[in-house]
Amino acid sequence: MPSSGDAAGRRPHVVLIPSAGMGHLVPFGRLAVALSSGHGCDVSLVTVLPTVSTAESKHLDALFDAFPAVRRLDFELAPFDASEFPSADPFFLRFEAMRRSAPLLGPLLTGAGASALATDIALTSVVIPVAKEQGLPCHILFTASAAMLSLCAYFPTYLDANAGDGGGVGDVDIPGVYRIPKASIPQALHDPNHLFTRQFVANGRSLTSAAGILVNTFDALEPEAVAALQQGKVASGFPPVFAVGPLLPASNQAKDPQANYMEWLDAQPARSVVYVSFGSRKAISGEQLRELAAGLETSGHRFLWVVKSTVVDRDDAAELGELLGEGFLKRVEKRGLVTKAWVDQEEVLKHESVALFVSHCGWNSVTEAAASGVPVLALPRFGDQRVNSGVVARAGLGVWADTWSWEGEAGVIGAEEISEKVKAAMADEALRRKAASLAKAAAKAVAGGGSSHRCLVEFARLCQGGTCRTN
Ligand SMILES: O=c1ccn([C@@H]2O[C@H](COP(=O)(O)OP(=O)(O)O[C@H]3O[C@H](CO)[C@@H](O)[C@H](O)[C@H]3O)[C@@H](O)[C@H]2O)c(=O)[nH]1
Repeated sequence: MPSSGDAAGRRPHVVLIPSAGMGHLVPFGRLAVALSSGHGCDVSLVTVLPTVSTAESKHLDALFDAFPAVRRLDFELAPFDASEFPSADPFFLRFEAMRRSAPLLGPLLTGAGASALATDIALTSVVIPVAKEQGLPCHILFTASAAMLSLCAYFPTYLDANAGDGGGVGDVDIPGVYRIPKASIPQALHDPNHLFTRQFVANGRSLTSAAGILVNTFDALEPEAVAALQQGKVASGFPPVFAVGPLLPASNQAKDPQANYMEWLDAQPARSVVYVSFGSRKAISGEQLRELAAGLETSGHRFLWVVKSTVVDRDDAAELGELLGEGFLKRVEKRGLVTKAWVDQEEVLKHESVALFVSHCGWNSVTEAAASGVPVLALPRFGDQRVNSGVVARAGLGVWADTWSWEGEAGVIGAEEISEKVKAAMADEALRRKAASLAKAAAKAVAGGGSSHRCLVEFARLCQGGTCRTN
């Protein structure tokens, strides 16, 4: 039941504060749409200016156009001298700019009349102190898997318990969840002094300061992790956890008018195409790119391959043909389309010609594959992606060739292995049926009365100042 306002009849005003990067912005936009339609909340989505990439600004413009109920709340960052950090990446610089601009956030929230906040785990150290000052409850939308959330919640305890044994990080057996093998733990976490590790541990500790945690997953995809988190088995003093996924595509992707991939898909037979994409960021090396090209070619299957050869707006100049190896594009032109366009991945995954998704297992891609019932061949590259690949394999959504050679995040998987795995997955009827059954479970979870829908109702109730009945 949607909340109908507080004692004075006022609707809660939830302000969402995403961090940078499409992998983070997309689920925040989807949460904004879900909460503002049918849950009795007013919702503002903070647009941090300047955006990190044109993909982000196009995405936001399309979202606010399509969903006028979602209010745009511009947050202009205070200028700062980025040359202090000559080798930092744009995401680090964005975080630093947010940190320095934090004093401006309070007045923005007061002016907007916020009654609750939800932010990204990466911004908790910036946003939670401001929320405290303002007397506002601060929630987290965790944009990765529940398995990763449980790792994040448990990791500080794990490190404390294993400190001093000198053996480094091994398998991590998360209470109530399952054992995450050493090789799946993000590479940086194996180094206790790595900046990422220090942030990850600080983020893990900050989780208990949140009023509630939303996670973009659903019971049937991650039954163990969702239950363990909701029952407080992973870490003590944990706030309520709302599994609200899969946060649905909002048909709000900015379309690239030049791109012809949908016409191309329309011309392919049903369930014949391998869709290959590694998210919104540069995720694979030139060498891996060429192995993948050769593997796709020898698999003999049709394919649509979205190549992101850019990080944010910087084009790395090399032409596709040059990147992929001599003559490749000519040889495969009758059965393969390679594009550098920003595709509408939802639309692609829903297309009847698509039979398999070769994915890096960024968490949004996993949830989109689950919602569309498209089996995944996992080719994780960095960060949380091996943990997510484990979820994919465990849930039966796809296969993860975890026996593939693993030389760390820079390791390269050879063409022959890729070709064999693609052929096997394309021929696997049982895999296809299992993926289709997960899509049904996803649809049930988000429909009225489903587990994810109920979590969203409970979250809206909490924002209303009510008590939470979920956990
Ligand atoms: O041409 C494109 C490329 C991407 N997308 C969309 O962009 C999002 C990409 O997100 P994701 O699949 O999660 O990949 P990344 O961009 O790599 O995501 C980052 O953020 C995720 C969520 O925290 C993490 O799981 C990943 O490891 C991290 O790299 C998805 O919604 C895609 O549908 C498009 O629509 N068109």
